[in-house]
Amino acid sequence: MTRQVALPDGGEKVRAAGGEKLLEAAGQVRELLDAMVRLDVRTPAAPELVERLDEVLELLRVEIAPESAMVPDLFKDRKGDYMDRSPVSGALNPMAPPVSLRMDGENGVRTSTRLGLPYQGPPGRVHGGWVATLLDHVMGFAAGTVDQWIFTRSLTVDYDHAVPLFEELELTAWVEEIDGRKIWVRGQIEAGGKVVAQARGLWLPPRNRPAPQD
Ligand SMILES: CCCCCCCCCC(=O)SCCNC(=O)CCNC(=O)[C@H](O)C(C)(C)COP(=O)(O)OP(=O)(O)OC[C@H]1O[C@@H](n2cnc3c(N)ncnc32)[C@H](O)[C@@H]1OP(=O)(O)O
Repeated sequence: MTRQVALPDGGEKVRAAGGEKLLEAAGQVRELLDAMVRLDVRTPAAPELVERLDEVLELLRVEIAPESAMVPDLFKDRKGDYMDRSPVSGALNPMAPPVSLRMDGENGVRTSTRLGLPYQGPPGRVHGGWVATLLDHVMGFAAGTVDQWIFTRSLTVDYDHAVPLFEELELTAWVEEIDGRKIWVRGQIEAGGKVVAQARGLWLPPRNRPAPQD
């Protein structure tokens, strides 16, 4: 049971839609986030930083959409713009590393990423919540190869070893079992050739979901 799922593409669609400059800006804000957690609290740059950021925010306040306009209907196509703003894979969301994905077999996905200081939990290690977030996200896409309207119902993460900052992380997720509408998925993170975290989870389409659109 496999369906085509639109995978996060690292901004390719945004670029094709004429959003090249906005992507560049998202990259700059991502760099800014990283810079913020690396500044000394008494940095002499702070007053000018505030002044310049004020100007930037003034420019944006007249451009941004109301919050409610950015929330799509639950059961309408959420693929395009919406996913480009995801906190994990959204090329336009500076909070996102971002993570693009590729298929790995019929019901599996894989990606690699590297996380810096904004994601630090224990010293030198990725925050456990972010480890779970990454797994939830990639595992959700694996489940998405089975059904369009799926939600995480359960996610159990084993933190086997430290998930290191500043190193290439390999993420894989695959559907393990389909039992009626229950989609059981497994996922793992490898660093330096070793599995450092693994997870099992249950994804479900809600009972009141509309018929699949594809
Ligand atoms: C293609 C797109 C890819 C997108 C990727 C992005 C990933 C993002 C992932 C997310 O952030 S999802 C957001 C977080 N999740 C939620 O907001 C979901 C909140 N929960 C719900 O909305 C409902 O619980 C849900 C729609 C998932 C299911 O509701 P239901 O009322 O249909 O089912 P219910 O909760 O009663 O459980 C269904 C079955 O699972 C079983 N179950 C639940 N937890 C279990 C567990 N831990 N182990 C074994 N079975 C379990 C439960 O017993 C039951 O079994 P039976 O149907 O046989 O009676």
